[in-house]
Amino acid sequence: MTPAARISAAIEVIAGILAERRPAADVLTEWGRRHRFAGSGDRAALSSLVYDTLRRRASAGWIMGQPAGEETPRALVLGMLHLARGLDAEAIGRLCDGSRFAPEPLTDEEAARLAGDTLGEAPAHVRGDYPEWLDAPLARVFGDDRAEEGAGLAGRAPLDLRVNTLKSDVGKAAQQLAHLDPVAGAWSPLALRIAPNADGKAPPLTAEPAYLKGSVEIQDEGSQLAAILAAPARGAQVLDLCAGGGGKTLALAALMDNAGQLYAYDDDLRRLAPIHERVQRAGAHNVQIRSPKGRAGTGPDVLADLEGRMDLVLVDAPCTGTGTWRRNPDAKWRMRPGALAERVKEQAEILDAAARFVKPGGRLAYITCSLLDEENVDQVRAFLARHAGFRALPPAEAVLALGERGIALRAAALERPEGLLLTPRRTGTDGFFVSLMVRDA
Ligand SMILES: C[S@@+](CC[C@H](N)C(=O)[O-])C[C@H]1O[C@@H](n2cnc3c(N)ncnc32)[C@H](O)[C@@H]1O
Repeated sequence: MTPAARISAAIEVIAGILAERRPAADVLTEWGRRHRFAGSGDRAALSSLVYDTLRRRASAGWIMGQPAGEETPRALVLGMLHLARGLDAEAIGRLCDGSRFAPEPLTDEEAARLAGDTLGEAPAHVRGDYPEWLDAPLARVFGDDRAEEGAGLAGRAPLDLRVNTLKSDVGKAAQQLAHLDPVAGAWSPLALRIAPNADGKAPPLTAEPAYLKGSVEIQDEGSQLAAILAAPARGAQVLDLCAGGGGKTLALAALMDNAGQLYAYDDDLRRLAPIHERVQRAGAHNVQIRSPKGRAGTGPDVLADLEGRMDLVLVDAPCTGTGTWRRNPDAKWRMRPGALAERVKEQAEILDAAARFVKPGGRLAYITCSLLDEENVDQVRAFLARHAGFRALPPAEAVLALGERGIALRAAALERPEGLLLTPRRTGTDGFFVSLMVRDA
């Protein structure tokens, strides 16, 4: 396919996403099925055009003079080519020449809009490329910086790896993956970072021998930091209450050096399923998987014997995922206020359920990949008000788990008395909130 034909295809796919409100990945897969002639290079270039357009939806629509919510797919793609790819009106005009498979030529108005530089006057939610209804919640957290924080979330994400110290070390893993040019992470001593290629695609890491042998896992550096700050001691009794596919579980097992006992639970059996194979591959021998039995809330309590016994309970809570918008740019436009209210309710219930497992002197680590106070500091404050025996560990103490890097991390992150907030703009990671609470009594 020519570059111009790829742009036409991107306009068609964006139209499908907007019209049917379907996830971008599904619409792209369907496009691939209907266009079997397209090679892997074409598909990669197309998905990159589509995801970049979704990342910049509000700002691309704005510079093209489109009313919010009624943007045409063509305007969004043209606006993105200007804003995200740095193409000027002339270069875009050369691509849109109306020839076979190419988009129609630019109208005078489109050419004029692409020649202007009009984002300066735009409101924060447009400059930050997030839904307007989230402006007030984000202003609560970031104040006047919210547009810049949003712009950080509208960028592309790198591929982060966590070196599994149960099987390898950072030097060896970096050598095995030298052909991918990994660089050391800025904060996590276990992180290797691989930059995306020009199309924003990561290399097929899951086919690499280092991955197949369990020497490295794919895990955002922010997620690695959350596990490190939770600071599971070697030999401790730890419960990962929302273990999902086991990303944090595996990081905790390695930090514990396979000593002590790590219980992994999730109330969704299907989400927990991949953990079995991952634990094997990682050589994590101290993990005991506790699968829910029966329908949620009706089966036997498979965690009853852990009550009051845990040194650390990790709650990696279900959340709106606002911190991961770099990786899921279409999710930000599909998010609705009702979903936020639902997550907030679930989080409070899970925190209450988690408290009963923490032994006196033990800790509760609360983690979300959200940026919103409603899911983060508000949730911690409300929990502490309900549970008098718990107190928040000051972030200055929590970062000691990272050694010297902890001081710099604290300075870079957004610090609140209840915890630390990491963001793409501040720490170059996905957005993560980490709060540690200690049970005194
Ligand atoms: C953010 S995800 C966990 C990700 C995982 N810890 C990781 O690092 O890969 C949140 C998980 O919480 C689970 N969850 C939701 N409600 C729960 C509950 N009441 N008890 C336990 N797990 C729950 C969801 O099924 C989901 O897998």
